[in-house]
Amino acid sequence: MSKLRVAVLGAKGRIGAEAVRAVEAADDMELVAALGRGDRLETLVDSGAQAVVELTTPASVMGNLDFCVRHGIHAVVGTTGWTDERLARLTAWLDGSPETGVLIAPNFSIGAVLTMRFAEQAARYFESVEVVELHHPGKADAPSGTATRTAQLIAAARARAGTAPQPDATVTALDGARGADVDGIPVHSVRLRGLLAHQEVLLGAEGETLTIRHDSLHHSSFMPGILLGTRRVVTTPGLTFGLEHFLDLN
Ligand SMILES: NC(=O)c1ccc[n+]([C@@H]2O[C@H](COP(=O)([O-])OP(=O)(O)OC[C@H]3O[C@@H](n4cnc5c(N)ncnc54)[C@H](O)[C@@H]3O)[C@@H](O)[C@H]2O)c1
Ligand SMILES: O=C(O)C1=N[C@H](C(=O)O)CCC1
Repeated sequence: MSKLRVAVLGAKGRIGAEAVRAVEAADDMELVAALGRGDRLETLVDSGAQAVVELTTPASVMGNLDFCVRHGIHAVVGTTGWTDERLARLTAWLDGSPETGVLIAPNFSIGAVLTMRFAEQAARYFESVEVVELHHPGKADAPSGTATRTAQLIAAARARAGTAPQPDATVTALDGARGADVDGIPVHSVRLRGLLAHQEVLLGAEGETLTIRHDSLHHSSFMPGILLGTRRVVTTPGLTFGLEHFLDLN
């Protein structure tokens, strides 16, 4: 059986370097390119890459995906910074290349995907819900892509269930004291030396609270999801948002 020809973009970064090792170690994959900032994207074509693992920066990801989709190279994307406008642009590019697949995964770790799912399930049963994400101080952005997605899923679940707005009588004396507002869900971002990637979803009702916490302790936690996404994206044309679509979760 021929091996899947895979390239990594952002290969010298924190997660990219780990992804290079994971692809090299996968029996069914061949690492054909490992590109960093300033390297020529044409190398992807020259090396015959079938799929790219995109782990760069919010400033670089759109240019990289434009190139990949135009050349019919499938992509698995962990890079953050996704807005409705960016997703619409990517969808339009994919419409022009209907056999190409792109997976965007706000988080590749199974525990984080399950955190999102559990939070979505619990959201309608509790009056209050807030998200706290905690990351290493080198992280590019806030709130994290995972926290943004978690809050969006919670808000959508509450809207579907007709849940009342959260109780909150607080008058803030300082901007930001109550976190960022993502679709009505407060999201708080901590940046702390020693951490990697962590999230708590705090839910509260009369007389009880529920805390759903996930900790990524090493970048290896993201690798099974990256490899699964890479295997699946090559046979899944169009845009897939969230690794849960490639997991048998129900
Ligand atoms: N989805 C997930 O599970 C997951 C997990 C970890 C990190 N991330 C995200 O991945 C991204 C990278 O995170 P990181 O901690 O590795 O950051 P990092 O800064 O350590 O690495 C990014 C790398 O990309 C390189 N780069 C920038 N522009 C490039 C380009 N045009 N072509 C090739 N390389 C380019 C940089 O030089 C750097 O080496 C962030 O958006 C982060 O939030 C996602
Ligand atoms: O370390 C990072 O940066 C991470 N980014 C993703 C996010 O923003 O949610 C996933 C977790 C790690």
